[in-house]
Amino acid sequence: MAILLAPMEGLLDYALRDTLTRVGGIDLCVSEFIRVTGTLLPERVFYRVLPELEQGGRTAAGVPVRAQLMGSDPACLAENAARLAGLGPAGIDLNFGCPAKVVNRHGGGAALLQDPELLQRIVSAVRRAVPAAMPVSAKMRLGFDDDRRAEACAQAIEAGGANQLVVHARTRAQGYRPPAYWDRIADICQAVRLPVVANGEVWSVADARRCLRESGCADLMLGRGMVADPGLALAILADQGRAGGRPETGWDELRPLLVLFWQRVVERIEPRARHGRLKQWLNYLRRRHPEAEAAYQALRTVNDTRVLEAWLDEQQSAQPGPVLACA
Ligand SMILES: Cc1cc2nc3c(=O)[nH]c(=O)nc-3n(C[C@H](O)[C@H](O)[C@H](O)COP(=O)(O)O)c2cc1C
Repeated sequence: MAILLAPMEGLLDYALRDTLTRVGGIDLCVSEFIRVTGTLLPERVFYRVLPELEQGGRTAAGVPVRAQLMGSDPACLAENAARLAGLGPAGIDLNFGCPAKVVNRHGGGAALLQDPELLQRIVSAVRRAVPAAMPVSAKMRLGFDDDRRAEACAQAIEAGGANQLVVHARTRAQGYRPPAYWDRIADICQAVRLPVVANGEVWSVADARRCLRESGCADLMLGRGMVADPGLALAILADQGRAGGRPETGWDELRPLLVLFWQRVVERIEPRARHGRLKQWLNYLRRRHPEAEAAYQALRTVNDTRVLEAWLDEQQSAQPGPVLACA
């Protein structure tokens, strides 16, 4: 069984990939999308989204990172994929699922699911543009307004020569509203031969069990569930008999992770955006950890880096005590 870490633009960036992959259980990451709109992007854009390109296309923990491109023009995507491939990512992934209106209006992301023929042309152009040994994968939703073309889209992606397909088990119209329709992934698996990875709404070991059973997939991609509980991948592997047992990640384990995350943020992210990055992660952690809830509320009201740093110092010294006492 393989577990992939989902691409999450504006949330699961270099800093969080570095942090979460150190915990373990993740086999492969996919980067945030890189938008391709009619120009050949300079290399610095690729390095900005994937600083891992400077370290052999892997996170510090050694987990490979695939680069995701999003666009709708086959020739332009192919040209960018060729340049990107030269920098050594662990493959090229194509985004066929973004629900953002501005992206869809320009024919990108999930809008492409209305045109399986174009999907095939995109995958095939990108496949031809990158070395044969480099995997080309795709990530799709079940459809745009409805899921009637889900199988046709998957077949088009396969015909284009993709090596792997991740399916987020909802249409664009269904947004992020639960449930996810894992049984529709099983239908897709029946229609294609390429490896299919199930994605969507896996927050716990019990969800993972059901998702694997209903989708019939061997592999999972985890997004928000892993951000909310960095130990989730290891817990799923343990439940599937692939690793030793493991309780849910406790706050004591999260403290050093938060400190490490902040170090990565400071290294890579401009000062005015740093505060927001930590707040976003805490927004997911607070679902399970009252300590994160207290910190999140304090950071929401006090937009002051000194407060943030004092809180992180407190976490680093790991003395049990009031969270954000200085706020
Ligand atoms: C904030 C956010 C950003 C996302 N950015 C991307 C992206 O850049 N590329 C992509 O293919 N999917 C993106 N997604 C979709 C996720 O990769 C994933 O398919 C979705 O969250 C469902 O999985 P989950 O329930 O495990 O989170 C994003 C989702 C969220 C919530």
